[in-house]
Parts: sequence; structure tokens; C-alpha cells
Amino acid sequence: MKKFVHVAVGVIFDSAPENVSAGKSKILIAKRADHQHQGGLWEFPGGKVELGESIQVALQRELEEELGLQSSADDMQPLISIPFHYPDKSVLLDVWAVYNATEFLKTDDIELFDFKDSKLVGKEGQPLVWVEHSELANYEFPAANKAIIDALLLPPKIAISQDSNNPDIILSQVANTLKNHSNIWIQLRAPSLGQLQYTQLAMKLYGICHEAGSKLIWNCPLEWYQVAFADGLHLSNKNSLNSGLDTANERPIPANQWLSMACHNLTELEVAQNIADYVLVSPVHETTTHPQANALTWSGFKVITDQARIPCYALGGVTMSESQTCIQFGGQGIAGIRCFMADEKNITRKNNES
Ligand SMILES: Nc1nc2c([nH]c(=O)n2[C@H]2C[C@H](O)[C@@H](COP(=O)(O)OP(=O)(O)OP(=O)(O)O)O2)c(=O)[nH]1
Repeated sequence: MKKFVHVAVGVIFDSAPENVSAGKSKILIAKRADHQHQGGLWEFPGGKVELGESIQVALQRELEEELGLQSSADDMQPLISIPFHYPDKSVLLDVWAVYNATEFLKTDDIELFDFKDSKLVGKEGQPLVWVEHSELANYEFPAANKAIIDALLLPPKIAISQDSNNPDIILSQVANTLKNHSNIWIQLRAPSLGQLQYTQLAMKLYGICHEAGSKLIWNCPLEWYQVAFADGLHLSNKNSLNSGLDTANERPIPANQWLSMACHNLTELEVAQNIADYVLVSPVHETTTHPQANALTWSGFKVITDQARIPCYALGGVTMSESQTCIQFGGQGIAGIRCFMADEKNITRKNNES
């Protein structure tokens, strides 16, 4: 029988969450010993959860044993959990972000510095490196780690544009969202626009998003997609069905572009996670636009995140005040149309009041 291991994994940041979201932080990675499973590859430090241990306690123990790092539970936040099947072993990686490991960064810590080779090493002699987010791609990780790295690069918020048959209205609405929110990506959904209008709008928005440090995800039929002006593609159920992608095993766009899919249940999740990088899970709550759809509720959302090996966004009536709830239920973040616009109204109101 295949071995199963439950592993607590820490993505260790040298600073506080605010710096992490602003991209001003480094992450600690370690090299697995050659004799280990997935040996010779880089990993995020961690190890097996022992019987009766909580994940947080297991992670604290492993980080102390492997690195001498004493971490407080207050500095830990769930990032993603990944059930993954290697040919010889199945793992459940429970990945947590561990913030504020600043003290630990000091390379003058005798125990962690190999003066002979001028290298940072762990307590078990494993090579360690602090890397920027963008440098993670230069290191080879086990296959299950793709989702961890994606989760680190994906934002906590995805704003979906509100449909209109007037591209200028969509343009100004997106510009407002970008003005009022940081760390947000835009998904351009505009079913009322024809191909030409959609493409022209998307090309304009691509520049605006990049100027604001955001990314633009096209939500349109696959045939309309233009790699040069997009950071990724979102496939709705209708568009994936029309392009025959509802049962596909191959990505329809290049690997360096983001692919997301709609997901309403576990069957759709299975299809999506064969090709997509992340899913938009809906409807978490009842919405006025889809009153006939059965809401998943947060516990139904968790049934999906528990089975997902890719990041999951909560969509459908979710509000910004539920960001933490979303994380606690295994989500990457919140996606929506109205939730970010409602916020804009509040911000505008606040600005007018002050
Ligand atoms: N710590 C850690 N393990 C990972 C990552 N990615 C990944 O697939 N794994 C896998 C490799 C192993 O099968 C398992 C971790 O188990 P482990 O390191 O406690 O145990 P091991 O069997 O490799 O080594 P040992 O402690 O038994 O000597 O999880 C990662 O980023 N960090």
C-alpha cells in the first residue's frame, strides 16, 4: 500500500504580513538531503505531523528541530493545504505562512552559518537560502509545491468587472477599483461586448492594470484570447464547454500565463485542477444575480478547498469583511463584482465626509 504522510510546512517570511503583501520580504527555503523522498530538491521547511499533534504545534516543533527557529502561533496563518499523490507516496501538505522571522535572518548566528563555505545551513546540515518571491522560479521544488508557489504569487482579491455594453463604463469602473484597492487583480468579464470591443478594451486595460501593479485576466472565449495583452485567462463553465475544455487534460494557454476556471462542485474541481492554476468557487452565499443557485455556505466551500490541490477563491455574495473567514476555510482570497465596488462607495463616502 502507498505510504501516506501528513506534513506541516512553513513558508517562513523575514517580515510582517504588510511587508509580504507589498512584496518587500524574503522567504526561507531549504534543500532536501539526497537520501530523502524528493531528495535533492528545494522545499519549504517542515515535517511530519505526529499522532495527536495539531498542525501548528507540529510546525513549531519541526522549525525548532530543523532550524532552531522559535515561532509564535500569533505569527502563523494558514496558506494552503494540498493533497498530492506521488507515485510512491501520498502527502497532505498543510502549508502555513510564518511571519516575522527577522531575528533569524542574521547570518552571524553561529549555529546556522557554515563559515568554511560561507553558507547558511540548518541544524541538520541542510543548505538554506533566503529568496525573493520572484526568485522561487529559479529553484527546483517537488511537484506538489507548484501550488504553494502559485499561492504566494496570487493576490488576496480578484475584482470581476461589472458587465456593460459601454466599454468606457467598464474602463472607468476598473480604474476606480485599482485606485481604491492594492493587491488586487482584475478579471475582465463583459458578456455584452462583441469580440472587437472586448479585445480593444482588454488591450487598454492591460496597460492600466500593469501601471497600477496589478494583472489582467481575460474572461472570454478561448478564440478571443491574446497572450501579448493578458496575464491569464478565466474559463467560465460556458466557455470551457464551448471550447471542449470541460474534460481536457492539456492547458490551452502557455505555462507562464495564469489559467483559472469556474468551480461549483467536486466534479468540476477535478476537471479544473488537471489544467488550471486556481479556481473560483461559487456561489458561497446566495446572490441576487443567481438566486436559483444553491449556496455552498462556508462549510460547503471547505469541502472543496479540502480536496483542492490548487488555490481556491470564494465567489458569490462574499464581502471584504469575510477575508479572514475565507482563509480559515482554506481559501486563497475573495473574488467578486459587487464586494469591491461596495467598498468603493464606502471609501467615496468616507472621503466626502472628511
Ligand atoms: N517539508 C516539506 N516536505 C515536502 C514539501 N513538498 C513536498 O512534496 N514535501 C513532501 C516530501 C516528503 O514526502 C514529505 C515530507 O516528509 P519529511 O521531510 O518529514 O519526511 P521524509 O520522509 O522526507 O524524511 P524523514 O524525516 O523521514 O527522514 O512531504 C515541502 O515544501 N516541504
